[in-house]
Amino acid sequence: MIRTNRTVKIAGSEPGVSAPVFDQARAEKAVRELLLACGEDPDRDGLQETPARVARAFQEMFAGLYLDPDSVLDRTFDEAHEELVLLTDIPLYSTCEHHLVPFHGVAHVGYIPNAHGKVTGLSKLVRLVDLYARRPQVQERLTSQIADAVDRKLRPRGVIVVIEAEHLCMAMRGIRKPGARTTTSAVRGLLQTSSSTRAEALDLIKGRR
Ligand SMILES: Nc1nc2c(ncn2[C@@H]2O[C@H](COP(=O)(O)OP(=O)(O)OP(=O)(O)O)[C@@H](O)[C@H]2O)c(=O)[nH]1
Ligand SMILES: [Zn+2]
Repeated sequence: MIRTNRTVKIAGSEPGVSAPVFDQARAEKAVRELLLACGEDPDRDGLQETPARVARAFQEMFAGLYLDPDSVLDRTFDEAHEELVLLTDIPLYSTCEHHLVPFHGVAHVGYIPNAHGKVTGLSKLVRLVDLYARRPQVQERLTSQIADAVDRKLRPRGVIVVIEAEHLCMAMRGIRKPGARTTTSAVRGLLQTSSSTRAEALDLIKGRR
């Protein structure tokens, strides 16, 4: 049986909801073991600090595992705006959960506030993208997790998330096709049910340059 890390309760979460804790010593040991498995000498000059560096890098790249996504959109304010709010070209770096190499690109996030005009700070949408990106991911899940969090917290009339990314697991290894881009989308509410509203949002995303 694989022993997992201990967990801690996320501040403000429901009883029983917990998040994993990063184990630096265990990660360092694993990186050292990987270097040995690759036939490298982890004790040679250039590699001595590598297990500690790689462990810290993974802690940063997976920082979203230790945060509560719902707390990101906790602060909302009322603004009488019932039309689309769209953020485009949010830079995105994530980690493919199959190969643990990066996929990177841009995210576009839009929502139509509800009749109460419940809106959030623009940077909070960027923080949400960042939080979910900093986990072992597949692009489809990343896209829908962002859409679902906006839907859950803002109760908007509609949500659209589009991600365009290049997967290094298809560029630097495997099929080796640098430049191939994957586009995923997730739509909720009015942006799912109304093709004209969705088309308007997609036009704004496509025509942004
Ligand atoms: N749908 C989806 N697939 C992904 C994503 N990231 C990586 N993959 C794919 O995951 C698949 C894993 O396939 P496997 O056959 O188990 O692994 P593999 O032998 O390393 O596959 P190759 O990459 O084809 O060499 C590959 O086809 C990857 O292109 C993602 O975000 N979404
Ligand atoms: Zn991959």
